[in-house]
Amino acid sequence: MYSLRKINGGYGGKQVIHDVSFEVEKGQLFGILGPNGSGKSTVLKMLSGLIPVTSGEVYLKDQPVQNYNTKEIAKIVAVLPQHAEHSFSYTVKEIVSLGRYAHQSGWFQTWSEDDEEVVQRSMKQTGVQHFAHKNITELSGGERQRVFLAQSLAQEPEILLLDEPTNHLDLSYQKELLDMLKEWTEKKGLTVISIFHDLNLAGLYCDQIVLLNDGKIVCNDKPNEVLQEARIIEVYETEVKKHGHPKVPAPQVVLIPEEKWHNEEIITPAILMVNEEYITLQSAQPLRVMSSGVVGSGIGWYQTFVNRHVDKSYNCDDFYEEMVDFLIEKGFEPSETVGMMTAVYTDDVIYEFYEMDLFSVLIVVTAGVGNAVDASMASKHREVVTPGTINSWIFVNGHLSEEAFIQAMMTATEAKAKVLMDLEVRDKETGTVATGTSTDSILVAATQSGEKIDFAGTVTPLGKIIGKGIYECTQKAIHKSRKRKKETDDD
Ligand SMILES: Nc1ncnc2c1ncn2[C@@H]1O[C@H](COP(=O)(O)OP(=O)(O)OP(=O)(O)O)[C@@H](O)[C@H]1O
Repeated sequence: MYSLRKINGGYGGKQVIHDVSFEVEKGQLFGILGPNGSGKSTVLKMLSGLIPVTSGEVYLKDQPVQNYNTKEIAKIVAVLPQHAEHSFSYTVKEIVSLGRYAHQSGWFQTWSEDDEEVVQRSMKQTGVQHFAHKNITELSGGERQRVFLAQSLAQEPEILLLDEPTNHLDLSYQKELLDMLKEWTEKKGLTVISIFHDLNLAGLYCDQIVLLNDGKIVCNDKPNEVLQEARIIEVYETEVKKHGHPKVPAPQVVLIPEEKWHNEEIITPAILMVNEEYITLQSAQPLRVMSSGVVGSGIGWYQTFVNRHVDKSYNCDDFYEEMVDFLIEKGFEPSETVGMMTAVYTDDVIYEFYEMDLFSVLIVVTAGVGNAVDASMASKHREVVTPGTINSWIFVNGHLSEEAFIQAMMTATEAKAKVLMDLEVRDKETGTVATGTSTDSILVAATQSGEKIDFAGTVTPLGKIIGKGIYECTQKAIHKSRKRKKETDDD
């Protein structure tokens, strides 16, 4: 659709764009990114022929852009500038109707049914039809932005050039607009070339991104490649962290504030509280957590950790909702809490604190093995979910990498399985040695202060402590709950 071949140019004698080349295919949503003043708007103006290039070529549909006159370009390309002009007092419909200019012919231009239909449709698509007869000056920034987008659509272009189209738009309109553009590129073959300041929106929606810096191309690739952490840090000269979007396979970039996370708190057994209903630990500051809790599962920041005792017969269809209600009733904030359940009596909790030079670890375990399962034989089991569970909490006073979180879970799981093996806990259904129970839960929480701990595999200092700690605590916890069971059975 568009081809830029080694273009150079700028304003007056000042060269702003240096040897920029890229190709945009039909149906692409193509992003242009770069810091302020990197030349994004200038490239966009060169694409529409608004400013000439001093050398190089801009090809539009296989023809040099200068071969087209303004009206011919307007039939193919619609431009939505960053600050759309609205100095005249027009109604919304009049402004949108101006988009039909390129489609009218002859000295006596007539307004056709087709023009009316396109204008109505464009207003509808952008949600401005309700204020069609209002004056543009009476609208908010976001509403005006949508009116000018409607004007661009009324042009029925093959290519849309957008300079920060989500500027002024609230979250839902940002999503709506970009969903709409994406759909048009995919279903109608519209080509969209858009400047973005928001790297995450570009990461979510673009098929291809060109990243500019000082008027030159730094990278022209798929979003995941362009938004590499090191590249963004270098080009934008600011600290960021790249991570995957939680729902869709798109890269996301978050800013790291200058005042970084600083947590002086040390998690020790002193803040662990046990009553008949639950075991809880409340930290003064949020901890970075990876967990499989009923509430607060996944990766996040949490301050409260609850292991709640429920009766063996506990069976609730919506255990998440039920658990949330329980937390609220007990005065805990569900959005800040990781919540687990166990049929084990809270008194039978075992915890141990391990202090090392660079870090310390608090391990808290409750272990009931009534539902013990040999994972390798799990397919032979019926699906029954009852709360007879080994719940393992690992609090690390240290700064863990993402790898270390995952390895901590692996190390803990291996150590737990070894306890069951050594104690010869059997899977009742298969008679083989169990490796866990059917509803085990785990959490690893870290203060994220102090020196970074990159790994927590079994050969690392942290892995060694987790392996030892989980083994010791789980073993004692099983002994304790078995002893109680024996006593109650004897009674
Ligand atoms: N009309 C102009 N006359 C002279 N210089 C200009 C003009 N417009 C832009 N420039 C200069 O050209 C360079 C690139 O500007 P451009 O507007 O293309 O950057 P941008 O990447 O779009 O920036 P922003 O993110 O701030 O919108 C800047 O140094 C700017 O000062």
